[in-house]
Amino acid sequence: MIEANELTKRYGRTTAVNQLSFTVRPGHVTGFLGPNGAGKSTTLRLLLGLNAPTSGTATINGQLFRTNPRGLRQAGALLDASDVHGGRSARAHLTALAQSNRIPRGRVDEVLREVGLGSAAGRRIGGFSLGMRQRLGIATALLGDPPVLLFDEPFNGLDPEGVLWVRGLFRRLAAEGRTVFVSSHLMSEMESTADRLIVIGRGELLADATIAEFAARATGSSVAVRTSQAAALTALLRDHGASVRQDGPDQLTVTGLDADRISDLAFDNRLRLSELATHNASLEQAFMELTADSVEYLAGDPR
Ligand SMILES: Nc1ncnc2c1ncn2[C@@H]1O[C@H](COP(=O)(O)OP(=O)(O)OP(=O)(O)O)[C@@H](O)[C@H]1O
Repeated sequence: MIEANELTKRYGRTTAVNQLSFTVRPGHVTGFLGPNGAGKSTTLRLLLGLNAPTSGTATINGQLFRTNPRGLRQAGALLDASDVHGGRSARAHLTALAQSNRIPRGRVDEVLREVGLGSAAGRRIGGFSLGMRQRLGIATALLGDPPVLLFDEPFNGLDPEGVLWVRGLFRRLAAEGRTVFVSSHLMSEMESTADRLIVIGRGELLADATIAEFAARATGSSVAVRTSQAAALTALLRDHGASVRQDGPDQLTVTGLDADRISDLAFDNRLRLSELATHNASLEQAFMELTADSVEYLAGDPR
């Protein structure tokens, strides 16, 4: 169980995390979602005792977590996968951690095999790809066989096979009764992975819900349209009752008209479309609607 209680962290004038309270329960994969800069990494660092909160508390299994000789047995974490000594081999890196955490050495090769790095165990970490580093970071989190696991952006750098593997791993860890907390800024990574979601924006809690509850928030399906005549098409579709959002110089997201109708209107008005795709009311959309006010940088934002 992970608990954040009115957690606040300020860096000078920046409030990274603001009065954040939530509970992450065992037996589930809980997604921790928010746009870039929302405060996810800061929250994870506060939970792990790597930074001190300005106010509030963060506990793991009811206790303030501090890096201690047996820490990896209580909670395992993948934070910044590049933050390892590149000169060491994967096996030497994990062996040092196993020793300082009083974990049997045999566990090292076990976790390396589990994450698919069995054959790379003796290679220098410095020569690892980003995906291999992520796998090594996951092996580190698993090393102490802990009941609580935290992963910061674990899908970064993984190929599609790696993504599937990580999903399966997280579900298995949750089915074993562990607490699995996974951060991401992409809903698409979470929708087939998590069964609960905690969403933050600008350091504040926006939603704490099951995936099903979250999906019910979506207001309808939308159509992604690409056209070199964005201004003319926007005016036309608005005249016919649609809501149009411009996501890039030639990219529109349209709600209120279906793809067939948009295609007919464009054809009748001699406007050329280069792409037309329907997105059903989705978690992605609910996420975008929820976090619209919290996004730091908007592509093609004219402001
Ligand atoms: N050490 C620090 N010093 C100053 N500001 C910081 C520090 N760490 C984080 N911040 C600021 O706090 C806010 C939250 O950052 P954080 O990295 O926690 O967000 P995030 O949700 O993990 O983002 P991303 O998805 O981009 O990794 C940002 O505005 C960031 O610039």
